[in-house]
Amino acid sequence: MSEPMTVLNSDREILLEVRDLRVEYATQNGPVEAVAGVDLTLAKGEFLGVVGESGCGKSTMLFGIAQLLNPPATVSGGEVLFKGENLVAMTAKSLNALRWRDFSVVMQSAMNALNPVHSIGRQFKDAIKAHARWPESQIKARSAEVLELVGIDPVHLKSFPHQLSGGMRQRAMIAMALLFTPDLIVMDEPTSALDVVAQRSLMAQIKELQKQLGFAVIFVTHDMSLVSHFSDRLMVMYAGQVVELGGTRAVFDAPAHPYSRGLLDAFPSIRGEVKRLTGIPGAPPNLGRPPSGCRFHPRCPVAMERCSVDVPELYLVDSVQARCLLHEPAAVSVEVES
Ligand SMILES: Nc1ncnc2c1ncn2[C@@H]1O[C@H](COP(=O)(O)OP(=O)(O)OP(=O)(O)O)[C@@H](O)[C@H]1O
Repeated sequence: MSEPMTVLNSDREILLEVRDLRVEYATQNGPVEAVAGVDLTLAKGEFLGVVGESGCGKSTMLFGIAQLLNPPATVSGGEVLFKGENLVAMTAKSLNALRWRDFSVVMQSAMNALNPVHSIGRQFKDAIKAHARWPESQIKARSAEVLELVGIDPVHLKSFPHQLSGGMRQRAMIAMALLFTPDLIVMDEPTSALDVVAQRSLMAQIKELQKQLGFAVIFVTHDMSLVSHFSDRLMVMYAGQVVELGGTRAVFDAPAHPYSRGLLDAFPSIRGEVKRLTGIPGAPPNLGRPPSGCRFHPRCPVAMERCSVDVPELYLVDSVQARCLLHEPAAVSVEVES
C-alpha cells in the first residue's frame, strides 16, 4: 500500500491519521465493503466536511473512525491513529477512557441519542461521572457552562429531551460533546432534522465554538452547500471510496472529479450565476458488487472506454486529489504531447 498523502495539511500538528480503513457489513450474500480503503489526515483544529449521496459510506466511515460500529459491521482492515494511538487495536476499556474526554460524537438525531427518561442535567452528570471524580458543585457548574456555550439557558438542565425543540436538542448534544473540551468532535449530519434557518444558525455556532475552543471537526452531510462556508477541507465520497479531497474553496471553484462536479450542480448557488440544476442521473451502486474499473463510470458523463477496466488511484491535481483516470499522470502527459 502506498503511504497516504499528507501534502494537503498545513504545518499544524496531525491529530488523526486514517490509513487504508476498510469496513464490511456481513450479509447473507457475502460481505459488503461499505468503506473501501480510506486514507485521511486531520490536523489539530481543522474542520473537514465529508459529502456524498446517501449510501456512499459516510456514516459507516465515521463510525469506523470512532470505533462505534456494531455487528454486522466490522473494521476489516486499516488503522485509525488518534494522537498516535491505533483506535482499531484498542480495548473497549481504553476506548471508553478516550470517548467524551478526547473525542466525542454527535449523531444525526439527538432524540435517539439522548435518553428520553432522564433530564439533560442528569445525562451530563452521567457522562462526567464516567470519566472524572468531580464534586457535585463542579459538575453543575460545568454542565451550566457548556449549555450556555451553545446558547441554551442553564435552567434547561432540568428539562427532559421532549421538552426542548429539535434545534435545542441538537445544541444540547453538542454541549454534551463539549463537556471535556475534546480535541476532536465527529458529527454525523447533526443539522439534518432542522429547518434551513435553524441549520445555518447551528452551523455558524459550531464554527464559532470550534474557533474559540480549537477542537477539530469531521462533519458528515449530503449537502455540499451546507459545508461550503464552514469547512477547511472537503472530502467527497462515492461508493465507499474518497473520490476527491482538497481545500473546500479549491474543490468548489474547480471540482476535479466528475462526481464532485455533479454534486455541485445538484445544489443551487445563492450568489453564483443562475443555472439549471442538473444533478447526477442514476444511483450509487450496490456495494456488494461494485462496478469494475472506476466505480463511478456507469454514471459518469465523461467516461472513457478504459474507465470500466482500469482502477483509478487518487491523483494530485493542482492542490487537490482526485480519483479519476482523466488525471492519471500518464494520461495527462499523453494529452499534453498530442
Ligand atoms: N446493515 C447493513 N447491512 C448491509 N449493508 C449495509 C448495512 N448498512 C449499510 N450498508 C451498506 O453500507 C453503505 C453505506 O451506508 P452509509 O449509511 O454509511 O452511507 P451514508 O453515505 O452515510 O448514507 P446516508 O447519508 O444515508 O447516511 C450502503 O450503501 C449500504 O449498502
